[in-house]
Amino acid sequence: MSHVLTLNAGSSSLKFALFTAEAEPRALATGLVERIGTTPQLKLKSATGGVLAQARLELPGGRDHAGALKAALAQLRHHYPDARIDAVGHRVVHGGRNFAAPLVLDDAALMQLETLVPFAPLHQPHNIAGVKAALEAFPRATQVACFDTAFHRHHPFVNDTFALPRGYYEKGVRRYGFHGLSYDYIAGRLKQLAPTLHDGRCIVAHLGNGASMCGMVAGRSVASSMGFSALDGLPMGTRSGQIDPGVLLYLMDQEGMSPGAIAELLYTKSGLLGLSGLSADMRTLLGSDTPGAREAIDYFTFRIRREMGGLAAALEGLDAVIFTGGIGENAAPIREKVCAGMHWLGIEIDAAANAAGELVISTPLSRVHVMVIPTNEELVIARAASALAGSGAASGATA
Ligand SMILES: Nc1ncnc2c1ncn2[C@@H]1O[C@H](COP(=O)(O)OP(=O)(O)O)[C@@H](O)[C@H]1O
Ligand SMILES: CC(=O)OP(=O)(O)O
Ligand SMILES: [Mg+2]
Repeated sequence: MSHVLTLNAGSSSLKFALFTAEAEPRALATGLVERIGTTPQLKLKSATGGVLAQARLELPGGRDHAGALKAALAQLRHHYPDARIDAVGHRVVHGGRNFAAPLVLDDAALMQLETLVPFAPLHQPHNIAGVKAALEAFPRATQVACFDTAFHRHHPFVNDTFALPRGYYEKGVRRYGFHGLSYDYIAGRLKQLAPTLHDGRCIVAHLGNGASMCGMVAGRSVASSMGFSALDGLPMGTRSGQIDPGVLLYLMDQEGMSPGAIAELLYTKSGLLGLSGLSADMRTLLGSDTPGAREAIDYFTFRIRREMGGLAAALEGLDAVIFTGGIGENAAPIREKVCAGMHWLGIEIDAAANAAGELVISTPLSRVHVMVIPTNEELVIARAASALAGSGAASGATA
């Protein structure tokens, strides 16, 4: 039987999953290699959640992304010896101006992705490394790139531009928006669960390690809290979110910081970690009673409310709010704090339904429906890879 492998290569992690290759792919297994570069650790789970493998990777060469992929494939081969990988689907963070749909990767397309490295220097090189490692492991499989930016490529001009001289827009300095695979999944799921809401005006809050919000009309993105880079908008685990550009000028001028040092500050030392001085992990912050943890949570939830007001204005109204991502799906106190300040917008949540993480957490009288929908970026990638590989597209290779 034909299978699809999905890869989501982050800066220090590799998420992977094995699916059946069909119109609606079925997940067989999902896995994660964490702490690549330092002390890599692999975990593989079956679709029903059973742990199939968990190991520290000690192999020589196992410490980079290629080594991580080799270790992941060895585990898949062991547990699914008959899997035939005909397609590999990759999450690629940046598709630039032109890629608004999934793309079959050949040498020329890969070169185009390389030209986008300057737009996402901390994400794109790892995505490309994942593609190269997969090309080596599966030279005959169809390799498909699925872009985080693609879902947002149809924004109106006012949500696509900055107020800079026009030449910068032409050079690609635009508000791209990210987390599009997650938003695409949520839009599809909403269509199944609540078609009337899907056809209306919705705000989706993707709250994970990276966090952003998207305003949609009839399942299409109209505005995103993320802009040119994955730094803008909400504060995140270690990223600052929206910041006055004057602060960056000050840091360069007065503190002599280099672009590299500023990038490190904004991407890895800020956000929940920087504000709390404790942790980037929401579970740790919710379990702590330090003032830093409380203020970090206050800032996080305040910025979500501000963004919600802004997106509601961009949508000219609001029918539904959907929470997703690790925090959005699991952290009831965060959802409660966000919604508590939004009565004026017609949001009223049911405390018991919220605590239980039910699908609908708003009261029957709430004008705006509030829902919790688990995201599935991997499934969106698997669908695209499966469709583009087609029935007999590739001769296949055993896992
Ligand atoms: N039960 C929970 N309660 C509160 N926060 C949670 C819970 N489970 C996961 N999280 C938070 O979700 C975040 C990770 O989200 P996730 O979407 O998995 O991240 P990534 O962007 O790496 O995919 C972390 O801040 C983590 O603490
Ligand atoms: C684009 C982005 O922020 O991705 P992630 O949430 O995986 O870091
Ligand atoms: Mg994520």
